[in-house]
Amino acid sequence: MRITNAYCIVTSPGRNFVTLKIVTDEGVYGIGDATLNGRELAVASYLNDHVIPCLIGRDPQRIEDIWQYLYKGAYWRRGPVTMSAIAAVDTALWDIKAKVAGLPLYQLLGGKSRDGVMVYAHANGRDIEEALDRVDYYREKGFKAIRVQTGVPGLDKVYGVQKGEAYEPAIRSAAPDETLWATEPYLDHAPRLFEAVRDRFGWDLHLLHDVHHRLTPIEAARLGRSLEPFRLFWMEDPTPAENQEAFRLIRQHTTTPIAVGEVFNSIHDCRELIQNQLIDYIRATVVHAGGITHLRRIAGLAELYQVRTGCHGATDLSPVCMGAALHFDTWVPNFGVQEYMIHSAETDAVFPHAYSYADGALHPGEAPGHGVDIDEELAAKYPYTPAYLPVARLRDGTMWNW
Ligand SMILES: O=C(O)[C@@H](O)[C@@H](O)[C@H](O)[C@H](O)CO
Ligand SMILES: [Mg+2]
Repeated sequence: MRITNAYCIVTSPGRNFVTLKIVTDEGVYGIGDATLNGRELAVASYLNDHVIPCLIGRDPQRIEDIWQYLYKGAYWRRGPVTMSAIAAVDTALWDIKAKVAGLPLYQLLGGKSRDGVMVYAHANGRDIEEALDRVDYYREKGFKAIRVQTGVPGLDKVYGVQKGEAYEPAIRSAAPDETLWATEPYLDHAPRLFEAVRDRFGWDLHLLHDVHHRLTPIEAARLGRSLEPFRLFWMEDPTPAENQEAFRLIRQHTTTPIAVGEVFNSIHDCRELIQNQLIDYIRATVVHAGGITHLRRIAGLAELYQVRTGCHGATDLSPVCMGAALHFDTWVPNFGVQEYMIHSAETDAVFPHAYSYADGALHPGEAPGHGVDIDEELAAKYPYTPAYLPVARLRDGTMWNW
């Protein structure tokens, strides 16, 4: 079996996505997600200019060898652009292998470890009342786990809050939107939010919260402690994680479980966090962490330390990534939860998929491969449009973490 053709499809059905398609001499093809929010064309160029020419003629069944070839062969290791490109190739190759076998991908990974993949929804509101309404909305839809975010008094726009059905932080424009951040009102407000959620909905729901890297370690420690009475499932990205040791400080002060990893792209980004048991959930996912092949390695390390998975699943991770992630989630022994930010109808139409939602869980479906396809004709109707995540500054103008 040989790879005869490979190409990137860049499309924008509501938001930008990059998809790699690998075609073989036997007519079987596979697809992989290569979307890196706000830096989409960098990955497309990395694939088109540097990876695809090296793939033509190779045996697509040699997934591990191709992974090692792209990782070691670039000489320049790791990094989001490289690892997203490798992930796209890896995902497409697993798709091909499973299609050749005539099996859903989870069967090749080791079969089902569970009947469904518990997912969490993202409920948000400009204030506590609005957020409570959204929690109720997702509860009615059967979600067992809900992440709750609100506006912060005195701040105009903050991460995670937007009017309307789906949350979509990337804004179509030539440069990022500028927003304002202040830590003190947030630290006061967050416990009030969770007190209100528990008062209204009781203790049956798993509640999550995304700090989105906006606190220093000691501030995160204070937040974790103030949220303890409301028994969160997790506090996400409490502080930037380039310095893994920083999490020790948070850990020393609070029993609120900690989740991190949506911006990680390799096992080395979380090795100390896992080995020192500084976190409870690792949130790396297929597209940004080197594909199924590398994510399996991260999960294997995490399993040794009782750290569970919680794959990132925002709207910028395409349905192709979601499909692959659901096969991984169905198999992985140390599964925790899967994020599920619902894609727009336009996105779903471009990416027909076998996965489905029922009663708080997603199911990958039984289609051979990862079960997600791309309608190229429809995709061509949505040309790429530059879009960026916002940036944040403190009140005095200092650049902060969004
Ligand atoms: O947990 C999450 O879903 C977030 O942190 C994302 O919305 C994140 O901001 C985006 O995926 C960035 O591309
Ligand atoms: Mg997050």
